[in-house]
Amino acid sequence: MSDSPDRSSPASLIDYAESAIVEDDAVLEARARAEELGAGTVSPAVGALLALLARACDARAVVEIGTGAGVSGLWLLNGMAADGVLTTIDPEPEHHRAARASFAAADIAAGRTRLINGAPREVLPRLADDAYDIVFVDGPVIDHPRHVTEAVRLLRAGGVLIVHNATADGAVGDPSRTDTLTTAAREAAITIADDDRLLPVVIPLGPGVLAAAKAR
Ligand SMILES: C[S@@+](CC[C@H](N)C(=O)[O-])C[C@H]1O[C@@H](n2cnc3c(N)ncnc32)[C@H](O)[C@@H]1O
Repeated sequence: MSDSPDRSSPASLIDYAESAIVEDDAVLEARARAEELGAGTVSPAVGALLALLARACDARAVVEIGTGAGVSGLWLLNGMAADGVLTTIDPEPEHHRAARASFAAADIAAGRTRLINGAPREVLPRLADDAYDIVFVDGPVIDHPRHVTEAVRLLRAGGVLIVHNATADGAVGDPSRTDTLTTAAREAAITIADDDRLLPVVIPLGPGVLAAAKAR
């Protein structure tokens, strides 16, 4: 038997995918702010995926649910068109203060970010239908079903829905798991799978990402 590590194992591939991403100083500083606040963040590879999808869509209008300290926002802005605007929603004023500092430290022009402080269940219904290139869902998993339904409404034809923390660590596919969070993650996944306009894929990065493109 060989002593060499199995480089084709899923864990090795994911470790490699994460370690292959080099984050700039502004993102690293935003991570430090998030840690200080105890706010979650996307992993480096999930951040790079956000930037890639934003660039592929030439995204000009993006909605983010769950700003945190701005780590995912910086990655999204990095991939968006130079005049693109990120609308990002969070109920915690302290998180928005940190995100504002993160965006300023990265020299993001003030007009490129719209931070809306409030509960997404109150803010999302005020946003326009069919108007956004990307909606990134990164609030509490328990709210994923409601946020996914709103996100599909907000997306333009050809737009992309991205749900972070979408698999309850893989438990969504295990019918014996019926705890509240797994059930919420499953309900969101079923809403996406049952919508004929959506073309979904699960991407095993970070805690599991579910992305879906809306039909043109
Ligand atoms: C995982 S963090 C977001 C991390 C951020 N997207 C990033 O990668 O930098 C989740 C955020 O959701 C916010 N939040 C809390 N309750 C919420 C709710 N009911 N709906 C949406 N967001 C909520 C938290 O304040 C927190 O900032």
